[in-house]
Amino acid sequence: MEQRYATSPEHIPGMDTDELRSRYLVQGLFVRGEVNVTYTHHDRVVLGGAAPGDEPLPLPTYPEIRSEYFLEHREIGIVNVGAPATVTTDGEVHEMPTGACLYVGRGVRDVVFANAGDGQAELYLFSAPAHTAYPTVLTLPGQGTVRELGDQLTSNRRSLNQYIHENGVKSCQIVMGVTQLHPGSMWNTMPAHTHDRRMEAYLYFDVPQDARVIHILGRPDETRHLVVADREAIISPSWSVHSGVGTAAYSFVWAMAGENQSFDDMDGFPVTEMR
Ligand SMILES: O=C(O)C(=O)C[C@H](O)C(=O)CO
Ligand SMILES: [Zn+2]
Repeated sequence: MEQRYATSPEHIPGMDTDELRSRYLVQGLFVRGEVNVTYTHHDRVVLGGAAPGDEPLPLPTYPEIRSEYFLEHREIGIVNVGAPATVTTDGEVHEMPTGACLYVGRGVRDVVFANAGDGQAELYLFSAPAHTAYPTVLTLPGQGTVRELGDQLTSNRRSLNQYIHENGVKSCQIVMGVTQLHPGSMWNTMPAHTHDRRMEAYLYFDVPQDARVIHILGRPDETRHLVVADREAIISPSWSVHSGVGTAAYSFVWAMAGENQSFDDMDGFPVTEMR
């Protein structure tokens, strides 16, 4: 498990491209036959990917979390961005087509990932500390709460699907969903915002191989950018904006944890005030 310690806005002006990438960009999540996770000390979130091979792939525990099994003190949200999968939780099999989201609560001992067919499943993982156990719930693509956002005229028309949230699947901390850009729209989360009460992570996917997303981070008046490829994730501290523009349409899994689960608790910034 890779450890990434927390940073503050004062660190941003002194960072060059390599340091920005090493602190906020997470690459190589999906390696066949492996679970790869990163521990960010921003709200103690663990994020990563599981890409089962020919054999079922268990979610291991790690010395860094001092737990007998991964979910002893944690909860996890899982979104399948690859081919159909199964996720088995304490012997119960959940069929996960592409785009499905599974919430697994604290206290589940065994989580096992497998391919459901010939294709390569790619399960994005986002885990936070949990104080109690909520039931494991599968949400199929299209079954979440959908919000239509933006406008084709400003190149930011997108469908935001809320899966784990205060009016949907219950969790201790995690708020999670998927946003899909409509064809011809390139901008996500514009106008941009921060939420000092929660960190957030994005996993960009369905980014064409010859395209990139220019992801904007930092305080709104002192921004920097990361050039992000398909199936790469970004860590957005609570004080940072998180917005991006693609060179083609794309989708992303967003997930948050922290002080509250109120999706609309955001501090928006007009683009005219950003620097
Ligand atoms: O398209 C969007 O806008 C988003 O998906 C925004 C994220 O969900 C977010 O930043 C929530 O705080
Ligand atoms: Zn946000």
